[in-house]
Amino acid sequence: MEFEAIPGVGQKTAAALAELDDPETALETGDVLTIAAAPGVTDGRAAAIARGAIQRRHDDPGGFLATDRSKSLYDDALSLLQERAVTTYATKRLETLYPSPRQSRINEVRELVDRALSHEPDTAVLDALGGVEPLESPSGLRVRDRCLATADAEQYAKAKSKMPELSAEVVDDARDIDELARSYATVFVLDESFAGIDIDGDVRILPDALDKPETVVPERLLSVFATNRDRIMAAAEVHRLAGLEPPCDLDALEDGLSRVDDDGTIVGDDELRRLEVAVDDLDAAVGTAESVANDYLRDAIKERNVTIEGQDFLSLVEQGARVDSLLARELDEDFETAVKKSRTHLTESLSLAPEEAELADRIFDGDPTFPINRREDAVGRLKNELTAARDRRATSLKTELAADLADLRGPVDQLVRNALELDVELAIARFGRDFDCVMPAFDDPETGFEIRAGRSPLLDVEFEDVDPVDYGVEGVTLLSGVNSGGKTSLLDLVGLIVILAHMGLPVPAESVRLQRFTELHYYAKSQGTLDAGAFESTLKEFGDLISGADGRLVLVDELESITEPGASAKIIAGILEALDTQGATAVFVSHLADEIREASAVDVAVDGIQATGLVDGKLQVNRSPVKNHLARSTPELIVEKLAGEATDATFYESLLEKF
Ligand SMILES: Nc1ncnc2c1ncn2[C@@H]1O[C@H](COP(=O)(O)OP(=O)(O)OP(=O)(O)O)[C@@H](O)[C@H]1O
Repeated sequence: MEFEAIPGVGQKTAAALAELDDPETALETGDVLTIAAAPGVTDGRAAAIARGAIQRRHDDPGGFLATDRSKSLYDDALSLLQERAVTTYATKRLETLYPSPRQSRINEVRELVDRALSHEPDTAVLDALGGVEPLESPSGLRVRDRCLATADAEQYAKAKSKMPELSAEVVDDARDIDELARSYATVFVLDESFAGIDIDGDVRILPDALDKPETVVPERLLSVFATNRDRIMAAAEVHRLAGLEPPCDLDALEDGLSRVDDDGTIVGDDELRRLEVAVDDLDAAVGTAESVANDYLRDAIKERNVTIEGQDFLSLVEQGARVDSLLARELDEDFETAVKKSRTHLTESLSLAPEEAELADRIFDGDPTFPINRREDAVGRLKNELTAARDRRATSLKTELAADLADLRGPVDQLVRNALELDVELAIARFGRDFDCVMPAFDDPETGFEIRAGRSPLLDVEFEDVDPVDYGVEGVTLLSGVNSGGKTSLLDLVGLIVILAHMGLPVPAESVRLQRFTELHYYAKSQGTLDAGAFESTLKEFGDLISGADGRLVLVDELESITEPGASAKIIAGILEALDTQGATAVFVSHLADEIREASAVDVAVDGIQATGLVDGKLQVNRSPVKNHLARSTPELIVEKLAGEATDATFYESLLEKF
């Protein structure tokens, strides 16, 4: 894939993406976290890159959100979805959903939504999702009981980079290998030329060792499982609870995971455990065995009356002969029993196998003495033997387990990915449910929009208290209405629904049909009159708008406040005329509807949000605009109310006539 063809991807980012294992799939699936793993790519940038790749795939020119207010409304829509995601992955992945004018893109997301809406969001699944994260690659793994050996400089460099977990050694001849075999439990020789050498120890001639990490460093694979155990288990749990089809046998996976500890060591093997304990406890057990023998012998000596023949006594005194010789003669039997006791203690406390017990016997082996002392050389030999047996056992178990788990490596990736994608779908499903959403229908030919019972989730009132609003517009229209009648909120609702629909998502309404718009231009109400410079640039913005592409939706909130009312009405009328000619769909909220209509050369429609009355000083409002109806203003409504109530209504009636 030509990464630089993706909008927003330069040479440097393209090079960074190329370093990923499978950048094409990551870009295709909008896998933001994998993209963010490329060097120097932040999470925020990853979402933008994924969006760029999608745009390119759908030949989408971009720029649907044409104004700041359009963009902030999109941010609001995105937040509503992201608040419903459990994992960081889903939060980021949702950022790849954006409003597009392309039907193919909208359809692509609608397929995802179809799946999403079929899910029943369940709190147990959401809880389990809390433990799912993308798999982590363990780093800094070191294996110290094996090494790689080669006489070739190139192989040596390759060994260092391909198997950083093992130390690589340069050897000249068999003697060097022999030396390595003394320090390492296993030596993997990479050169065929050493085949046939006869060396004590575990030396294996394995020219393709660097391509067999599962044999040479099974720890590499095991550490992936060990490091990610919790997230893999959580993903498996998500599959069970949500009834997802798992990509592998979950019981076999859990069995494999239970055989390796968090730090990658093998658990659950009795023989390995026995050897580990024996190595660890050897020194202490020898000490205790010594005490057992000496305690016995001490007691035996104490209870004995030893008769020394005169000759012996003389030789003891004259020749300084050691008492040991006496011991040998007088206490031979007790000495033997003491040694036997120490040997039995050692063999039993360390659960030694017969051939190990033979080595252990040599620790207390020698002429009778008191106290009885261990033979350090024999302890050393037993220790070496036990350590080598432990390492051999561990390595063979690791290799065996790695072989079992190797087949699960791919499926485990899929397992975690499925769970993370489910989180994306559940966020959409929950959004759809929380706001009683419906899938919008796209119309062809272009006929504006028609919303039935739309309810904005962005209002400052609880969603249950939001009044449903019906509103449809085809062409260019003015929206009039009482103060605080809900005009701005209605523009927000229209904007939000249009954005969500173009993202491919469900919308908060009973039904919606709309045309596929090319861009959304939403201008928020300006804060007061603009100075000459700001006024000029605003006017220029509208100038550009008029000369732009077809099929746009333009929402403008009280543009009149940018300058004095008379001039505003003329300017708005001019803009409306141009938009009408362009065939745009537009809603302009204004309190100057009459004046604008008067200034306009074309027939501009006016809709109105009506107050239905005043109750206890509060306006009662029908939030759905009445089509082709100029709404009465609040002052008009109050004058009308007074005219109806006063006993002498002449004054109020004269005021009313002026409206
Ligand atoms: N559909 C609705 N359901 C419930 N409350 C609503 C709805 N629409 C608007 N409101 C309430 O009315 C308030 C005023 O709405 P909004 O600001 O949209 O009115 P407006 O007509 O634009 O006012 P102004 O003419 O003063 O600019 C909102 O803050 C909200 O509390």
